[in-house]
Amino acid sequence: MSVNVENLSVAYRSRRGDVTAVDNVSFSLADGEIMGLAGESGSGKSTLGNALVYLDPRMKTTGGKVSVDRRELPIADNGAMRHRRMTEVSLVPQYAMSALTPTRKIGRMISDLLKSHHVKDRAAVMTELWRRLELIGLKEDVLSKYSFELSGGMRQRVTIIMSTLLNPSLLVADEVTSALDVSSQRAVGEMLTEFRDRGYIKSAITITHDLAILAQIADSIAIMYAGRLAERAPTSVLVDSPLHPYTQALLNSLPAVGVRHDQVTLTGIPGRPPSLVNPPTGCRFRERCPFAFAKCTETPPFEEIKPGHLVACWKVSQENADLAGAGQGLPVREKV
Ligand SMILES: Nc1ncnc2c1ncn2[C@@H]1O[C@H](COP(=O)(O)OP(=O)(O)OP(=O)(O)O)[C@@H](O)[C@H]1O
Repeated sequence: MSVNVENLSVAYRSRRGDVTAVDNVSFSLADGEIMGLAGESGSGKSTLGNALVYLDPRMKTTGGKVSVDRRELPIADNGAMRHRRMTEVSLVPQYAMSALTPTRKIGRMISDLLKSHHVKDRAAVMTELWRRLELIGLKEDVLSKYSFELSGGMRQRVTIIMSTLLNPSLLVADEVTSALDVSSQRAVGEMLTEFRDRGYIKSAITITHDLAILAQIADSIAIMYAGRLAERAPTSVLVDSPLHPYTQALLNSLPAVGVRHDQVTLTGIPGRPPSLVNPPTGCRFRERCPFAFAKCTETPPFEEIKPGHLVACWKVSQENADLAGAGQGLPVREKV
């Protein structure tokens, strides 16, 4: 197991009080696993991804622990985390490609990065860098260019190269395919799977709104809603047979490839997610859920319904228990 996140909660300090953007989230990633993290805007995806690598001063952890390769990460201690970034955990933040310093050449930025991480054998890392540039179809002369001289797709690939140069166990890639054209999106997606296959990264969390991209590159998908995980399953299971009413609604709101829309009507999700300052008790989707019933005023457990398929929904738990009682369905296993 390369990554284990246990009951993690993260809040922002705000004048209106703490905003708990990540609430008691648990999951693990196997070696070699790419997990997609999807959900509506404001559901806490970036906060969760950032918290695993870099907790900015507005954020604080209010519970839980994270370990990578069975070693606990001191995520609340930025000083201690400095030594773990790039080698154990690395982040390509949202808008990273637009944040590359415009007055420094790419090669210079990489050299500064290696210096700041006190890399001893810089020559070996540079040789590896050239190999990786070639692998993803970039020429070495990219190092003597400024970021504004590169296309969006090239810049994004450069940010991923930089973030993975010291072979982190976990890469968090936040919206790395947004704002790219379709062929650049494919190139970036393929780069992530190639880097995983070659062992440059052991596992990755890819944050995006784009479930179509995740269907191509992710081994599993987790759906986040109002700071909590609603569902997690292997990619094909989540896309073909989602169980949580929110995941079903999310998928129904997206166009499917090859479907004519005079045959199928896309449906939006009525209502809005709750405020995270004073969230309602119980299931946070209940106000918008067509299946909500009395039990939904209690918080549903995030439980494993089938192997590798976890759902936080009372209706699903109840149906599953009924099926198991009737000798049908799969046995419910221990929570992972
Ligand atoms: N600095 C902040 N202060 C207070 N609340 C914040 C701050 N930053 C984010 N939040 C709140 O935390 C919640 C989660 O935000 P986050 O950016 O993690 O969501 P997201 O799912 O990544 O959204 P998006 O897809 O739009 O990037 C939101 O409700 C947001 O309003």
